[in-house]
Amino acid sequence: MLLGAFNAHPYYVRMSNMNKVLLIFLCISLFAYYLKLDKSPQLEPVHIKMQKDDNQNTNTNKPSVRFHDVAGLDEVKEELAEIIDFIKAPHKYHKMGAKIPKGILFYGPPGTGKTLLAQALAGETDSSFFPTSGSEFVEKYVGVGAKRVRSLFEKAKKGAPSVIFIDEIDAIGAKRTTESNNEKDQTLNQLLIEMDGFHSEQTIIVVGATNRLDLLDEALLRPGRFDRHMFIGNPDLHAREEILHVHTKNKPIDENVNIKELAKRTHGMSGAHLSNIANEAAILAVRNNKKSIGITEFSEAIEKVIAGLQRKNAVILDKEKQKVSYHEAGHALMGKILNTDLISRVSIIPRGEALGYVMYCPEEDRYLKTTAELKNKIKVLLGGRCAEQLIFKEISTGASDDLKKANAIAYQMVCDYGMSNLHNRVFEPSLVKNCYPMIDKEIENIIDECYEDALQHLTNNLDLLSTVAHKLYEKETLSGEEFQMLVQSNYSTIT
Ligand SMILES: Nc1ncnc2c1ncn2[C@@H]1O[C@H](COP(=O)(O)OP(=O)(O)OP(=O)(O)O)[C@@H](O)[C@H]1O
Ligand SMILES: [Zn+2]
Repeated sequence: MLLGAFNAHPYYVRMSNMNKVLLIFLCISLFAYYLKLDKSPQLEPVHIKMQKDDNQNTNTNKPSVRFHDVAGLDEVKEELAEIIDFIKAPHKYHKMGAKIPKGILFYGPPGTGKTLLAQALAGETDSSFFPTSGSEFVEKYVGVGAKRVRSLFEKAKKGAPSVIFIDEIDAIGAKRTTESNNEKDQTLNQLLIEMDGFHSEQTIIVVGATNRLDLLDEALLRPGRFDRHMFIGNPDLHAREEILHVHTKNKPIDENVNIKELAKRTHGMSGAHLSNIANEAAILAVRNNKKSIGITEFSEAIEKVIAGLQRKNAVILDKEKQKVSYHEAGHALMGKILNTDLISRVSIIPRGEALGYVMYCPEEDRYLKTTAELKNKIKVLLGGRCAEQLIFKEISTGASDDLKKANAIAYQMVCDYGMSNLHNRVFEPSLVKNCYPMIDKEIENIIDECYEDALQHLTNNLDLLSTVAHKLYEKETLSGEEFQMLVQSNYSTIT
């Protein structure tokens, strides 16, 4: 066409060959300049990367993993059952005008089965599974991450019903700061736009996973986005047994191998550690020219993992396990004796920084508390240390967080609520410094009084304390009901 135009115009006809060459060169340069404007050199890698991404995600799979492959985590599976029903029969909910949840957040320590659960969610609902990681979206070039998010959602819409899994979601969803990172902010914004954008008729569930829920931006956690949060913790004794069963199912195991015993010896380990132990033991059996995996191989594999954990200071020694059992039993029993909040779970499975925990049923909203109620709260908090002192005749660092909380309540009683011997006086922060010795004395009085009282209660119920602690040591987790039953059967002795 270009040549045709040349021939038709008399001016061009009269051009010398040299000029023609120059003109063609000029046209090529202009065309190249136009291309450069369209795609700035900075964005060139985007094109290449996106193509790579497209290829990566074309083999969208429908996982064969099912819930029975995920051992333990019964409460989480129960919660997910509702979501499964949403995905399988969305019309039922649409008819009622109910919206299908869009985002679920799994949080907890590494290797506890978050990815596996997301796969099982897709498997159970015959959904397409799009696994990705937050770090895959983090790029130097502005706009790249956002473009990838867009493309991911487009594919998920095409393959719906879909489960998108974003591991390490904190890599893009961490709290935004004043020193904003343009690329990260744009990526997060795009994710929020996509989540707000798809209708509930398009069944797409986005599952995010993180080890640190506290790092995430509030915007991500708002209703309609990642509004369902599920804690995926390390397995307790029973769950460890189940996980070991799952991972030894297809392996030839010696008859004398007792899985329950192995579960007892792997306190504090994650599902990933247990799967690793089963695999290591199998490899050792091959190396030892055995026909089946014996206790020697399992023991060696456990030692290996423990050695690794010891290096990271993450292994809990048996003596510590005993102490934590008494400590948590102390809290729980004080709660029961003083009839404070209802206990829903007592556990010696480490969670975050804590080596054990007592969980209470959600309190009803109450805005007024009496002096006695606040003191009871302090006594429950001090119950852990009291139990340690009573049984082991020494105290440990395990009560640090309890002490902080107990002191904070006592401080408020003195400075904010006028609940001390200083009567109805309150102390503004600016006054606290001047009156500190006086305030400190009052805090000391409250804490000492509560400590003595808690110690007395636990001394009076020493047998019950031991019963609860032993049960906790043995089972590692007691449900609220189990705890109540245990106390009930010894209730006549409670004082
Ligand atoms: N509850 C479980 N039941 C069976 N196997 C489990 C369980 N938890 C973990 N595993 C095993 O550990 C492996 C790693 O688990 P997974 O990748 O799901 O952990 P994760 O919580 O996603 O970890 P990370 O936070 O490090 O991404 C799984 O492939 C599985 O073999
Ligand atoms: Zn405690």
